[in-house]
Formats: sequence, structure tokens, C-alpha cells
Amino acid sequence: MAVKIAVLPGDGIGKEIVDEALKVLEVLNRNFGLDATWEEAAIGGAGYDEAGDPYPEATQRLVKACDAVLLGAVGGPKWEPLAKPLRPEAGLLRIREDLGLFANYRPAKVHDQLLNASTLKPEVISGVDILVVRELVSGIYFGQPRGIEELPNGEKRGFNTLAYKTSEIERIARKAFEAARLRSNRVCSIDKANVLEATEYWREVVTALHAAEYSDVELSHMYVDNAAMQLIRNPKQFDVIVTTNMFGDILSDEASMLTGSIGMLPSASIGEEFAMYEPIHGSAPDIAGQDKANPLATILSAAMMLRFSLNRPDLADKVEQAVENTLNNGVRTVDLADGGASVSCSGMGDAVCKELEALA
Ligand SMILES: NC(=O)c1ccc[n+]([C@@H]2O[C@H](COP(=O)([O-])OP(=O)(O)OC[C@H]3O[C@@H](n4cnc5c(N)ncnc54)[C@H](O)[C@@H]3O)[C@@H](O)[C@H]2O)c1
Ligand SMILES: CC(C)[C@H](C(=O)O)[C@@H](O)C(=O)O
Ligand SMILES: [Mg+2]
Repeated sequence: MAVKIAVLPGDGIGKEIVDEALKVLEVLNRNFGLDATWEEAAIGGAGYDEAGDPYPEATQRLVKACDAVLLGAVGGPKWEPLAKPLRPEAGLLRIREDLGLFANYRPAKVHDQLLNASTLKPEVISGVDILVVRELVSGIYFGQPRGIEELPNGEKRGFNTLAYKTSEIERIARKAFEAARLRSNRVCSIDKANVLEATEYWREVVTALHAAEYSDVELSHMYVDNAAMQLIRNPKQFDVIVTTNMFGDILSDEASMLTGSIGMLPSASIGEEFAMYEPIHGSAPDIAGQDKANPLATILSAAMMLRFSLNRPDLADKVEQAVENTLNNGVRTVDLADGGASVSCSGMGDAVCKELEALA
């Protein structure tokens, strides 16, 4: 079946890493019977430069006409002086909201070949397989009121609102319980219920839903400060983590370091109707344009896209196997090389394509 992908490279290393994922899709088209086409559009700083809008109308139309969206990354110092709504990050938040992508799956799986890329002890991280399920379209990122205002005494203050409705908590918790049933059947819900009412209520709703519909799944609760510590102390205690937008943002970057590099973590953002796939990392301005970013998070995001949106779990398995084989061969981008020999971003993409071709 012919499928169409909206490709949004974005800024910084975005184009470099997305190009490598597209090479992988080309191999699948050529050798594995995938029938995918794609069309590129601008988002983030590129959208602002092209159309004065970080989520241009043409991009809005394209993403809704496609079977899935593949995104690189947005942001960079060039756009930092702009007002918040014009900044690249606003484009990313708007596409998530516009497409209703409330469930963000961020798997942190340790590859044993990369044990020495992590600063943590091998016995602590070997076998780690965590799925962070992050709420993506609500919480403090979207709560109203927000802003920077002047107080009567002339002092200024910045403020945001953290709020969660029952329906928003239930739908993300449901996704986490359902994911857990297909894995090790454990969910840890992470909150700050001891201080923040919005997450006190989060805990209450997760607990009630669990009792009503998912009592076969083992549920625990943890405060986010403890969770940040436990992720480093004993990450294997976690299977599925479900948490709020901001805590999920922070904890998934932390979890990525169990795998050796933030360049290893893919993600899928899913709603009722649309889905978008992107690495969890940003546009890495410090290495942009140097062909040294790790493209594996993006290639693995494309694998998630094949599995969840393009109805080709068989090809997702092949791509993941090709990545595994590439790592087995000792191929490393600089972030994974532990001071040893490394390949470029495109070198890593080529190596994965070669392994993929060998699986045909
Ligand atoms: N989803 C997104 O598009 C996204 C995510 C996070 C940050 N951002 C934006 O990206 C810009 C830079 O943010 P930041 O520096 O805080 O975070 P970042 O994730 O871009 O980079 C953090 C560090 O990780 C490294 N890194 C990131 N991706 C890598 C990869 N694939 N291979 C090797 N190294 C990699 C970078 O070189 C940098 O040292 C900001 O404008 C920020 O808002 C965008
Ligand atoms: C760039 C930013 C808006 C984004 C977020 O905070 O969600 C990023 O950090 C991410 O993790 O995708
Ligand atoms: Mg982030």
C-alpha cells in the first residue's frame, strides 16, 4: 500500500539526521517492498525564515494530508531573540497541539554493545528497558494563564499554570497501562503529589483508573525527585513510566544517558488521528553542520513510524536489527565512541543501510 510521509527536518542537525533516516526508507523502498513517498516542509526556525511562522500553514496542510510525520529537531541561537510565539519551539508545541498528539512514547533501551559509552556501571545499566510515556499536550507547557507581568509595586514576575483535567490524565494513563500489558506489566506513575495539587489529582485519577480497569497491571507511584535519583541508582526497577509533560521531558533526557547518548532515543507522539516521530534530542547547535550527530535516534524513530503508523512491523524489526548489527560491528558516532574511532553522521547512516541491505 502506498504511504506518504511528511518530513520536517527543522533546524540545526535536523536535516543531517533526517537525511540518514530517509536513506534507510529508500533502502526499504528498493529492497523490501515499502511503497513510501515523502514531501518536505518547514518547521521551527526554518518555518520562521521561510514563512514568518514556526508552524507555517503549508506545513499544517501537508501533515494532515499524510500518513505520518517524521521530524528532526527545532531551535537554535539564531532565533532566541524572537518573541516566544515566533520561536522555533512554539512551532513544535503547536504541531503537537494541532495534531492532538497527547501520548509521547520515549523508549530507553540499553544496547549491551554500548555499555562503555555510558558513565554508569555496566551491572547497573545492562538490560535496562524503560518506556517513558509522557503527556504531551497539556500540563505546565500549555496551562493558562501564563506570561510575564508587571506588579503594582513595579516589580515584574513570570508565571505559568500547571493543571490537569480528569480526561487528560485518564487517556495518558490508559496508554501507559496498555503498553505495560505488552511488556513487563509494571507502571510507575511519577508526580509531585506531596506539593502540587495538579499532580495530587493526577495520582488520584491514575489510582482510580487502575482499580477500575487495570488491576492486573502492577502500579506504583513515585515523587519526581526520588525518580530522578532512582533512574541512576537502579534503573532496572522501572518498566513503564507515566508522567506529566514537563517531568517526562526531563526524565527522558536523563534516561537517555543510561543508553550512552541522547542520540539513541527515538520517540513516537500519538493522538486519536495523527502521529509524529522524532528523536528526543534537540537541534544540537554546538555540532550542527559538522556531519557528526548521531542519526540512530531518528532512524529508530522511523522504525517506530513503520510499526505504529505504516502498518509494517516487519520492516520496523528489520531496521532495528540493522541498527543492532551496525553496533555489533563496532560502528560508533563520536558521542558513542568513548574516545575511540568514530564515523560521521552520514557514515553511520550508510553503515545501517548496508546492514539493512544484507537482511533483504
Ligand atoms: N524536539 C526538539 O526539537 C528539541 C528538543 C530539545 C531541544 N530543542 C532545542 O534545541 C536547541 C538546543 O538545545 P539543547 O542544547 O538544550 O539540547 P540538544 O538536545 O540540542 O543538545 C544537548 C547536547 O546533546 C548533544 N546532542 C543532541 N543530539 C545529539 C545527537 N543526535 N548526536 C550527538 N550529540 C547530540 C548536543 O551536541 C548537545 O551537546 C534549543 O533551541 C532547544 O530549544 C529542540
Ligand atoms: C523544544 C522543546 C519544546 C521540547 C519539549 O520541551 O517538549 C523538547 O525539549 C523535547 O523534548 O521534545
Ligand atoms: Mg526535551
